[in-house]
Amino acid sequence: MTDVVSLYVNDGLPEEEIARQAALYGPLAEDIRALIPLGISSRADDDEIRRAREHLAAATEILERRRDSGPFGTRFNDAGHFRTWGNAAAGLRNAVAPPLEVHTDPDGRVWTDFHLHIGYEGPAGHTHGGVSALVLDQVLGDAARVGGSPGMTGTLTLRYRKPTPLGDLHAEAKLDRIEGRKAFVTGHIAGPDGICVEAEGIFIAPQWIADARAKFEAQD
Ligand SMILES: CCCCCCCC(=O)SCCNC(=O)CCNC(=O)[C@H](O)C(C)(C)COP(=O)(O)OP(=O)(O)OC[C@H]1O[C@@H](n2cnc3c(N)ncnc32)[C@H](O)[C@@H]1OP(=O)(O)O
Repeated sequence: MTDVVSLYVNDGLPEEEIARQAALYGPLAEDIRALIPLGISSRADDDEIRRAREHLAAATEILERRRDSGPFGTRFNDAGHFRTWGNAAAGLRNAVAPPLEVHTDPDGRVWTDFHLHIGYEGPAGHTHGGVSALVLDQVLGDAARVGGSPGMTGTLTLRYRKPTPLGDLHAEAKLDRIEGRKAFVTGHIAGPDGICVEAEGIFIAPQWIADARAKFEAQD
């Protein structure tokens, strides 16, 4: 089993270097993301597809030359700037992520306006139910963290009230209460015609989070 704690790494990067890497690798992820809908919708002919694949193979060859092994994990610096750039929902370097940019209001509500392209399709023309779960898992988890009780998803309960369109969507969540190591959070996804999916989540802080926190605070 992957050692979760070992994937929390203080790599000590200065803020300028983090900004440089974000400006370098973020646009790469955007380019790769833009290819996904094209893989579904392009009507290029045989020769064009062959040429496009040659270019993609050349890019792959360049990108493979120097690479990290394994997942990105959670990296941070002495200033407490955390990066989860491989995250499937919000990772700056992850082309699979929509990506979600999650904001926090002073009252603890977290929200994101995001866009799902045609690569997130489930029922014809609509969002895949698992993708809605991905989005809500992230947003509810962020609400638990912002509320002071970060944790792993223990239970995520969804009610799909009506089909979720693709395109521009909104999600939000708020911490309801904390009971011991458990944070209870509610939220939803809304489209142009209102709420499509409602969610309730229980996020549980495992012992390794408490240990990692103590280790991080001891480094201050
Ligand atoms: C740090 C931020 C990470 C961000 C992640 C983003 C969101 C994610 O995608 S997380 C990935 C999906 N989730 C997972 O993989 C979690 C897998 N499960 C686990 O790791 C563990 O079962 C975990 C951490 C949830 C609970 O384990 P553990 O701490 O040993 O729980 P345990 O001591 O048995 O129980 C603690 C309390 O939680 C309750 N509980 C345990 N499991 C669950 C559950 N699945 N649902 C609801 N309640 C639960 C128990 O009843 C107990 O309650 P009480 O204190 O009232 O008696």
